[in-house]
Amino acid sequence: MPSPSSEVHSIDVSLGDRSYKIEIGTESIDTFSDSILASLGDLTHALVIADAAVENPWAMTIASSIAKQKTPSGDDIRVNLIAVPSGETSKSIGQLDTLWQWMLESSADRRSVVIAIGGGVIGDLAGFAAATFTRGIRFIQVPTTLLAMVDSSVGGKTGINLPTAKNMVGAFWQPSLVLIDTSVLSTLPDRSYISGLGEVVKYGVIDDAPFFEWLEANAGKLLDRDDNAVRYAIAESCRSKANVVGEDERETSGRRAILNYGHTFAHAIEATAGYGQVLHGEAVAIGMQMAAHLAIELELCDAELLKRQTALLKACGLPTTYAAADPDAMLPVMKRDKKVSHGNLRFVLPERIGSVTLLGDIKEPNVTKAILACC
Ligand SMILES: NC(=O)c1ccc[n+]([C@@H]2O[C@H](COP(=O)([O-])OP(=O)(O)OC[C@H]3O[C@@H](n4cnc5c(N)ncnc54)[C@H](O)[C@@H]3O)[C@@H](O)[C@H]2O)c1
Ligand SMILES: O=C(O)C(=O)C[C@@H](O)[C@H](O)[C@H](O)COP(=O)(O)O
Ligand SMILES: [Zn+2]
Repeated sequence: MPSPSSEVHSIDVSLGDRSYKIEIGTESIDTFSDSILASLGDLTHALVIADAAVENPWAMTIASSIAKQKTPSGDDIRVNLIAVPSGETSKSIGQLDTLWQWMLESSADRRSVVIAIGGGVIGDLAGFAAATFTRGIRFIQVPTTLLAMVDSSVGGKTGINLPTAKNMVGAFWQPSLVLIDTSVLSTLPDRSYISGLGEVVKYGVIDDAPFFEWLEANAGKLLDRDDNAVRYAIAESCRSKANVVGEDERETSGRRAILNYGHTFAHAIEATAGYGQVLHGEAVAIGMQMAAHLAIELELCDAELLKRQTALLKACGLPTTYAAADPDAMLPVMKRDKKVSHGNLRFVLPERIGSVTLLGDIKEPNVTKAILACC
């Protein structure tokens, strides 16, 4: 079984001319401006879009060190910074409009570069602002939550929510670079940190049985935020996601859909509870439980998988049930899932630890039964 080490990890996301690197280190934030300049040799204008909770110190540290750098021709680099209110409700058309107006007022042009500093909310929102401003400018992801480090900063899904449909409007727009410093997690509240572990467990179930076993053995270290274990979990998750995205960038072949394990249920939970009430990673944990119940009902997998998944989620401090689950409220939302094909609900379901499959033609009573099994 692999063991974690304190090395700095660098992972390639191979997408032809849209390829980029994920750099994972610790106490590396002071070197971020050097990495940005090295990666984008022609940086002249940085548009820093930060979650209000990380404006000071993380975003200001990065913004001021970029401002001290020079362009190749010796000119100052312009830096503008905006703080976005924290929370899922900021993935909205209102916040997007605020960003577009601010970019205009900052005299942004096609050479400007967005630097998204925050969790998945900021990455998705700022990434979509970058994808759309003047029909697309470059952007860099600086994830500051565990969830964003292991998942949302990689792969180029950007977008906003509609009131009853998560991530319904957006674009595939790859970042030019992902810079991860695990020391910024020191200020992240426990509930958000644990939510990120939901997506980490997901990688073990969908793609990587040895990683699942490593998680079973090391959940305690992850809960204690042991830095070597955290960096190893981030690197394994990013490797897994980079491979899947490299094979199916725009979710056309079905391969990328495996990253959606638990999400058909999860997105319905988030939307029906009211955005931000159940955190994304919590909803994913519950959604994976519902998906495992559905798979057992359809005789795709055995009960042992559910037992191991339940034990690992609990060991990570995640919920495995949702008392307020209401199939009548959730089903209409699930019918707007992006995997729906001509009205046919499709689910990513587990076959065994390390392997899932995308299955259609599933009957509503089976879905209802799986939801009620987790109440
Ligand atoms: N694009 C993708 O591929 C993808 C993948 C997974 C999830 N997502 C999206 O990501 C979002 C969830 O992301 P999230 O869990 O990062 O939530 P988030 O962005 O809301 O951040 C969680 C909370 O932590 C605070 N915060 C962030 N960094 C901090 C830090 N270092 N110190 C102190 N506080 C900090 C934020 O203010 C917020 O209150 C959802 O909208 C989900 O749909 C997208
Ligand atoms: O990157 C992907 O592909 C994923 O599905 C990762 C998910 O964890 C993430 O929550 C994603 O935003 C969901 O995508 P959606 O297409 O169902 O909105
Ligand atoms: Zn997710």
